Amino acid sequence: MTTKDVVTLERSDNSSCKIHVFGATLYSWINKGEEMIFVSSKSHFDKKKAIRGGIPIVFPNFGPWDLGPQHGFARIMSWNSTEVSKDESSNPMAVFNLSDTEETRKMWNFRHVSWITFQLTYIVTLLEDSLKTDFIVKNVDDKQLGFTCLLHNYFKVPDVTKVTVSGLNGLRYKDKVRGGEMFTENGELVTVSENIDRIYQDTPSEHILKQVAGGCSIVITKTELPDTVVWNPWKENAASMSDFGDDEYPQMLCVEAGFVAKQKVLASDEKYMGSQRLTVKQVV
Ligand SMILES: O=P(O)(O)OC[C@H]1O[C@H](O)[C@H](O)[C@@H](O)[C@@H]1O
Repeated sequence: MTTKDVVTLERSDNSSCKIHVFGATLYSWINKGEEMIFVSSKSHFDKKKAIRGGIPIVFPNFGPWDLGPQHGFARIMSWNSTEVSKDESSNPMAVFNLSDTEETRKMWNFRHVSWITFQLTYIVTLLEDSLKTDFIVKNVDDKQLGFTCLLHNYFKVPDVTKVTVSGLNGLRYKDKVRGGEMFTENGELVTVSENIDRIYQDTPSEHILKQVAGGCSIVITKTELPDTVVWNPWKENAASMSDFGDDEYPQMLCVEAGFVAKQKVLASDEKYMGSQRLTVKQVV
């Protein structure tokens, strides 16, 4: 990894985040000295395979895809980055851009007659106790564009069995561990003690995760990202992944914010922005 590949945002309160231009993948967020984000010690940083951890960006397809690799191409393309700047409240921010290239055109064409022209912008802002990520898609084509997208958050946790996730009770979810069947959540808080891979639909704008890094809580606040995926591979699946340590699964939980249960469709010239904010609450 060279310094040119990494954009770093810093605050004076011992907080920082690092974003790799490969996939515009944020792979570290230290909040007041505490790393909040999980990255596997086995992750490749070779600009070939997606980074295993952090916040990979899933676009233009969540899951297996006929036209290209699982979870699309945004996480395996090198994005352009601009100089680190400040938002209106002087918080450090970084902007990344990705447009269609020869490579994306090979994978993503429109009814196999012409490629799709798009512009992606990703804005990362480091605030006090908080990290904001805005994902923007602009359809610069003359035909409509349909896609799914997701911010694939990997949270670092001391013990995944102690973590609770709020805001899912009563919601419908697709359970990928049980053949993709639909179920209704009946727990006030979701906890994890085995392989979990669920797509919760029409979730509220806020989830609270308790017992994450440093014993803190994280509040996920999201807009235009109506679905929430909860994933932990557990022992057997972890062992089958070459870029994930066999014993690392208790130290992570993915709670992902996305537009995945159905496609987002943009008319020509239309813009979409899906945003999330992660806020750390110290437990006193
Ligand atoms: O191994 P990856 O392609 O990075 O996917 C990792 C995981 O992403 C999501 O959470 C999906 O719901 C899972 O089914 C998938 O296993």
